[in-house]
Amino acid sequence: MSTPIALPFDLSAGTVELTREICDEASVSGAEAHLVDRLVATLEGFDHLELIRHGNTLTARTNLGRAQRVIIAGHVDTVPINNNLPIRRELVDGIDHLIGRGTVDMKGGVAVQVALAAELTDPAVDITWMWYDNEEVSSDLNGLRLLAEARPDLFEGDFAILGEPTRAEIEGGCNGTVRIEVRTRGLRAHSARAWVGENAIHAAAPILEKLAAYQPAQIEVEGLVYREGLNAVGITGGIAGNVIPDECMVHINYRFAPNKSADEAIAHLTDLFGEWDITVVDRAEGARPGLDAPLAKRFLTALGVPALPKYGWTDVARFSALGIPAVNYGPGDPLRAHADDERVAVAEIEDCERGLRAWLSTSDLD
Ligand SMILES: N[C@@H](CCC[C@H](NC(=O)CCC(=O)O)C(=O)O)C(=O)O
Repeated sequence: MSTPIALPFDLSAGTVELTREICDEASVSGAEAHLVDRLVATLEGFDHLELIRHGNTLTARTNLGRAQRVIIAGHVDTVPINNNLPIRRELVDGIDHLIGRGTVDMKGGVAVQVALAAELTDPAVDITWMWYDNEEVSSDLNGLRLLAEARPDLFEGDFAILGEPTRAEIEGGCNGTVRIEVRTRGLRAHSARAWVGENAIHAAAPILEKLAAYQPAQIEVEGLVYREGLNAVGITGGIAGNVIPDECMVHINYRFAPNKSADEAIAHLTDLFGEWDITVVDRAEGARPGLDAPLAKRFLTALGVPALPKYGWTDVARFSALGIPAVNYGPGDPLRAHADDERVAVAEIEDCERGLRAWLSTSDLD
């Protein structure tokens, strides 16, 4: 089978149309290659950008010898499509929106970044733009993580901005995330003679009861209040319609505030579910807001927007761990991320484009 030709995106139609085009190029986690091919085709003619591709992660950087360097990053993958492509542009409650997969998380942010990467030939700081794959899945696949391991030199920077959805406000830090599988065991038997078996699915009832009764904490860290969450995100079990099941697995996701480490989060899960068999399947540290870092302060002041906590996990945590202060700033309401009707207000795309353009061009950064 021949590889489809990678056509460049049309930068002349403006960032809103660019968002639509990037969303319509489906790129569910693990299937981002063609979109990244198209990003390369879009930006390869721009002499002010050095392009470096590592797998399906693309870096485009200026090398102008500026005193400071800002890293601006966004992931290009989405959660699975559910009859929500192609994108529609419609008024919702009288407000102009793009509706469909990726509009919020986070191709609106990527479109703003790609448009500005092409446009800003003479920014006040050097800029390293990064677009990466596999953010929505297990952290060992995360493209930014793989790039940081292979090319740590590309992560030299004084400040980082992640284009994750924030309604064009700023969200500081992020909650951490741990996923565990909790297993109950039983004994297989014929379901007509259940009394000689042990039903592992019934044995999972106390796990579900604990989850349903759990009261997640709200924890203040450096002035921002992070809401935690503990939820079943999957359950499996069952052999056949006439067999008592001997195993049931409840897949649990714990979102924990950035005052704790992933080890402390796992210890909390062990306190709750330690009587069963637990396997940790994914872990990612959170990040404290760090909004008192000099460039973070200047960014907040320049934009004049509120600072809120980020409840999802984002790669600000990776930048923070590398000692680079980082914030989330992008179009789209995070409450709509991953929803089937995810939708971004066109005005938020335009606000982020204006906000970033102005800040990256300001003499305040010289
Ligand atoms: N390895 C993690 C990756 C999950 C990343 C994902 N991030 C977002 O949805 C950010 C959007 C937002 O909250 O603004 C997440 O938090 O699920 C994992 O698999 O859990």
